[in-house]
Amino acid sequence: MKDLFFELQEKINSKTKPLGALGQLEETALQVGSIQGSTRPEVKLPHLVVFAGDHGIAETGLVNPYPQAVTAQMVHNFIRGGAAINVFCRQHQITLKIADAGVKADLSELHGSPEFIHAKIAPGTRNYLEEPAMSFEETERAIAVGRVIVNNIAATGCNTIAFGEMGIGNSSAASLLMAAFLNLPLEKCVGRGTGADDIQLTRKLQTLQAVSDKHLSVISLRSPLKTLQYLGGYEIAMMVGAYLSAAEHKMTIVVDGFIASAALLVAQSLRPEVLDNCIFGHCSGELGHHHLLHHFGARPLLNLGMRLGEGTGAALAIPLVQSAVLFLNEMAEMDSLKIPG
Ligand SMILES: Cc1cc2ncn([C@H]3O[C@H](COP(=O)(O)O)[C@@H](O)[C@H]3O)c2cc1C
Ligand SMILES: O=C(O)c1cccnc1
Repeated sequence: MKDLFFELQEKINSKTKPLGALGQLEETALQVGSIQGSTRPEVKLPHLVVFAGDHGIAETGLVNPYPQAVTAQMVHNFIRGGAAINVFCRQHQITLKIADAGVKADLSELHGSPEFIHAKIAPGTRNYLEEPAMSFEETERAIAVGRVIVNNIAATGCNTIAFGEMGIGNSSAASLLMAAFLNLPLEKCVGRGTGADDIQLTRKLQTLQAVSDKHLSVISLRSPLKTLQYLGGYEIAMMVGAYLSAAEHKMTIVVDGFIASAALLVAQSLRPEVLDNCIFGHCSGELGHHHLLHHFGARPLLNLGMRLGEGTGAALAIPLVQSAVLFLNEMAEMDSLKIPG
């Protein structure tokens, strides 16, 4: 029996085009075929889940240019359909779900909305300048809930998924996780987030250095779950569970920007094979993302200087994944051409 990878490569090479001429779309077709174990892969019912959660540190204003209240305001905006991620999901017919993983506001008026998933672990994390962001039990529960959310989506027949996030202050959690998991100095991991100016960036870096120093004993334990518990957030932990479940369901996972990639670092350290299912949607403009992509050995599909989060970079890349699958299934083969001579 021929090896699937070889069969896929042969099928790609037999198409009516010069060898390799569809560039990265060819690698994408090869990867999606391998994930689905098929030479006729399909993109079925693509979904995007935005996980929202608040961060205790954001109440101090030391690391975030925008106030914490924006997280809840944006969740309302997602449900009204007015955010960037709504626009792109509508454009590309991606089903959008918004999960309240830990927003510090009463969102009960949204509970009836079909897009809304009530999954609140707690109203915001603790300030990790003072204590661990989450309890260990909360961390494990958030991961478990993330798994259930994706299990339910898999049951609809979806085989292609992306994860976004909303949480004022979460670029800080992502930077801390990156520094801890990759054993890097914070200067290489801390960027401007929503647009910190030079003074705000210096203060953000100093603040996060203090957090990192405080929790050094846990960080040096090199326990992925403990590190996540101390430095992460509810939306990040839920995304970790979502990645793990999506890979188990043999879904194609389209990875978003800096924060989504930091969550993937945690998932990777728990289950390295998750990476086989990941297609990297874009390179974010956030400092550190380039380095993270390099760590994953990833070549992102897009590089538009976007630095928004919400899953927007992944949403824009999903049509490219669809194009990869369609050329594989629909293009004619070379031997169908009547070449004279
Ligand atoms: C209006 C608005 C909409 C957003 N959508 C995503 N983010 C993004 O910015 C936040 C991370 O940046 P930081 O760590 O600097 O707070 C996250 O919520 C992220 O999704 C937004 C931020 C704002 C202000
Ligand atoms: O790349 C991201 O995910 C990102 C960058 C800046 C702010 N929020 C998200």
